[in-house]
Amino acid sequence: MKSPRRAAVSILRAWTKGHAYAENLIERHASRNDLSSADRALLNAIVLGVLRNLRLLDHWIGELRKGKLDDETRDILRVGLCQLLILELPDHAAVFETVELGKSASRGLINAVMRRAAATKKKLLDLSEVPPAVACSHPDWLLKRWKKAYGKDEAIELMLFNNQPAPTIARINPLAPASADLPPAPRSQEEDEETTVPDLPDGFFQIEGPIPTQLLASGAIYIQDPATRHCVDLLDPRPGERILDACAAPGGKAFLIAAAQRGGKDLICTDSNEKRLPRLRENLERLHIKDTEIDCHDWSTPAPAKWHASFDAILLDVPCSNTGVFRRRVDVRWRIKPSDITELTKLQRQIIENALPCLKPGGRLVYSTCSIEAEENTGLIEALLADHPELSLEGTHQALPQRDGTDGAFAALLRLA
Ligand SMILES: C[S@@+](CC[C@H](N)C(=O)[O-])C[C@H]1O[C@@H](n2cnc3c(N)ncnc32)[C@H](O)[C@@H]1O
Repeated sequence: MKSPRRAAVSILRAWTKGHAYAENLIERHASRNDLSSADRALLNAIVLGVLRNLRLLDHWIGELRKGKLDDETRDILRVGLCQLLILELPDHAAVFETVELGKSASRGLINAVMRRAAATKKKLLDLSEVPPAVACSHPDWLLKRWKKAYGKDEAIELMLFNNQPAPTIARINPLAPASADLPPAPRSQEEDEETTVPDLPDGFFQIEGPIPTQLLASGAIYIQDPATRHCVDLLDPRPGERILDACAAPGGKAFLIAAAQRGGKDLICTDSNEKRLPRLRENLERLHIKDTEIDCHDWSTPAPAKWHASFDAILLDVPCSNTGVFRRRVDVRWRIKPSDITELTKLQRQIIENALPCLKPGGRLVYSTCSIEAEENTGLIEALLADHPELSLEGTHQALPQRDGTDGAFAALLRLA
């Protein structure tokens, strides 16, 4: 069995080589190494802590040691400094365990850097002279963009928010048989003041402590951030309406639509990624959503004729830059580039153009993203409206992490004449 610290280094090595998303790597390594729940929690805290604080950790490494480092030693030091300075684990454990991770040739160097870090902790943790994008570990281009959009103070608040561990929030499934364990006791006013999640809407609750696997497995609950509901609230699906959820996998919003329709028989879910369809199907079945049609379709291509003018309402929860969910998808900030946003807006527009013919006259379309970039949201909708006089904008909702304390999300409700 591998130690969680050693597994953390292996994950970072694989992540740097671009093999997979951090969350998937953590899951894979934790299962492969048969980690206990405490070790799994430590592994999670270290890997996510390193990825959230990557730039700051490298800044500290630069302060503590001049000169080049091989990639593995750098990853070991990132893991060590994360334990010492971010997770605030006891000095002796952080130093000793980190030295153990190195090959014999690099142990002397790791030991020296870790001891120096422990001895100068207070100075290292004083970030008053460190530029905000380094102190908050975000790429410069993103900070520049957010300063322009939200002002400097909010941009910094947003970066700080992105570095906080996200609470786990679940939605109770109204389609599941009543469970003796649900609903959880409503929170009192005083308790609400203590939670990190402001004003949870009806039907949502925060999971504190271990994940209630039984409730998840029986479909009594589904884990999702409250911001996911805004687009479905705008869509306002009614029982009996024929509804398309075009980019549906893994099914979080399909669940909300089916819950509003009191069943899934009038819902059609599609996704272009065939590999994501089994998980979508499993999720819907577990959530007691029956008879929903699931198809593979790429909406960057024209819709099949059978779907033309056939939906009362369409949800387009399009692929996006994910800039509203950085606290959950901790490595995305290091992967996306400004040009990705431009490319994504082209795809988003194509998806809308190909879905529009599928609306019945008078039908509704909700476009939604988990991005907080105007180009993918209001900018795209304005351009669309300029080219489509037959569409009218009936409402929008923008959730901003730094203002709303939830994931960032955008939704716009359009109606066809
Ligand atoms: C934001 S996720 C959807 C999340 C989902 N609505 C939910 O609530 O669980 C975007 C989805 O769009 C799919 N997708 C990407 N490009 C697409 C395209 N051209 N046509 C259809 N689906 C696409 C992706 O495979 C991904 O599953």
